[in-house]
Amino acid sequence: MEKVQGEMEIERWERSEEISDAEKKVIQETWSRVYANCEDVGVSILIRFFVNFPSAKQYFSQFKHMEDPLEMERSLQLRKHAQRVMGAINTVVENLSDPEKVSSILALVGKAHALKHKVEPIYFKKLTGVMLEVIAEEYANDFTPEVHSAWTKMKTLIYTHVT
Ligand code: HEM
Repeated sequence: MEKVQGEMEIERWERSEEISDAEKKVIQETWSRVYANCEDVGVSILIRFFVNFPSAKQYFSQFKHMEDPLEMERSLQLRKHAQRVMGAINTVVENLSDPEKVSSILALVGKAHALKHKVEPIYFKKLTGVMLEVIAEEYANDFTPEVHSAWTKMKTLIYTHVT
């Protein structure tokens, strides 16, 4: 059957966002370096996220009133969430060759955040944007344009599946 214009646009978009096998390898290689330092990187990502988007703190009872990044850094609730975010992304990276598993992990995260924590979906886009920014800065030597492009697809994959 003939495809209508809209369907072709969606297909083209999905193809352009597809992560190739070579890109998956690139993501897994950079991630193994990031994850070796997961506590510090996770906390840096979350602190920058809450400093740049203070309204995102509203969901966290123990630090919603904190302004000082040094105080945030000591918050156990923030550190625990950093660990959980990094752990979930690690499971996604480990399973990149299994799209169904990736979808189900991220759908579970999305469901819990929407139903239990009542998080607005836009914050996932902002958080994954900050994640890419922080790891591209901290691992600047590894971030060639190819690595950057693979990670941009990874970022899109995370927030589109979660939301
Ligand atoms: C890729 C992004 C994220 C991942 C992988 C992630 C992962 C997790 C995980 C695994 C948990 C623990 C299980 C649960 O209670 O559901 C959790 C809890 C939570 N998340 Fe996230 N999260 C992400 C983004 C966000 C964002 C953007 C917000 C809000 C701005 C948020 C707010 C919360 C809250 C309020 C909790 C409960 C915290 C607590 O009980 O101390 N998460 N997250």
